Amino acid sequence: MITLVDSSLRDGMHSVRHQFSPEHVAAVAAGLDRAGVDVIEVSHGDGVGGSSIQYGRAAFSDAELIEAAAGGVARARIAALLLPGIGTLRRLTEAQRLGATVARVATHCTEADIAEQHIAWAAEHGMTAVGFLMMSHMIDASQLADQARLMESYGASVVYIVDSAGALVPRTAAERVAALRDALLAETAVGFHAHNNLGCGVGNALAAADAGATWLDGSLRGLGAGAGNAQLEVLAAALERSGHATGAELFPLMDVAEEVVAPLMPRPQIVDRTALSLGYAGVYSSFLLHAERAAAKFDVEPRAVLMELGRRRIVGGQEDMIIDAAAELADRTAPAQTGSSPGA
Ligand SMILES: C[C@H](O)CC(=O)C(=O)O
Ligand SMILES: [Mn+2]
Repeated sequence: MITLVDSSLRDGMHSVRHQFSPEHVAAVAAGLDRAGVDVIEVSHGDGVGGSSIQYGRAAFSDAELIEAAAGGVARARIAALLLPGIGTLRRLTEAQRLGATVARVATHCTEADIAEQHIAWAAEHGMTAVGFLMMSHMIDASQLADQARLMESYGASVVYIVDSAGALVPRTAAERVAALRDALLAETAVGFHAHNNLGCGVGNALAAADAGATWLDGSLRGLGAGAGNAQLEVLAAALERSGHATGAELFPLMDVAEEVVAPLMPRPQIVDRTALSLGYAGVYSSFLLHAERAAAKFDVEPRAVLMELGRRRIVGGQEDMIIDAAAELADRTAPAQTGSSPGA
């Protein structure tokens, strides 16, 4: 049985510049709950405590949003994302008090060790503790398995491969899931979080399920960073057709996608040339809007900025380097200065 996790109200926050209101959250969460989705993730796009100049200011606090989601559901579990260093244990305690029962603790894929305190706290305090290994395309399957084992040793009962850049394809996604499945205890679940930048979001999630992942993320209408996540209602239908039960009801899921989420989307969630460049260059999906802004400011191509970020292997938390890369590209393409003024 697959545990379906909806990220529209967290990853989708990147696409709406963290502007969802408690009313939006309550309406989407109620629709997901009616459709039988197991877990609903809610917070700023960069997790609890993410609202800042660096990551984008949210219109409402994580507390208001989590409370609204918890108030809107009868059976779904509410999840909060936390990136150690951005969010703190105080934020996680608050999320739990307001109704979150699943803690998703996210680190860069080589830095599982910074999640020890947060995963252990969540497990000790009765939450489902989930480890979330971001930018998982950057290391190979056996290195990922080592990092996943660390998260398991801290108390995670689920460990995710997170394709933050949407840079994986079905084969490389499945290889990584299989490596975790082999390395972890049988009672530890493996999860997969897709982005659609190479057009492989749903395909990668299906390949992950076939390789043994039992926690799968998606977003209604795909609403998420970059070209978005695996489109949840499509994923639910495709999983069912490929023999993986989810417990979700397809028509109510389609209805909340079409009637509640679609009208809230600022632009269609498509693989345009900038989003495709994210996947191709292996760049963090949430850099999309930052890179577009920096490119406009320095009058350079967003694609060139993304390729430069990929070359520099910039990761989450280094958002200021996006501006640096755009400024440097502008310098490189500016006409050479002679150093003397005309007529001097
Ligand atoms: C903080 C990131 O947006 C987490 C995530 O969804 C990803 O890495 O992908
Ligand atoms: Mn994501």
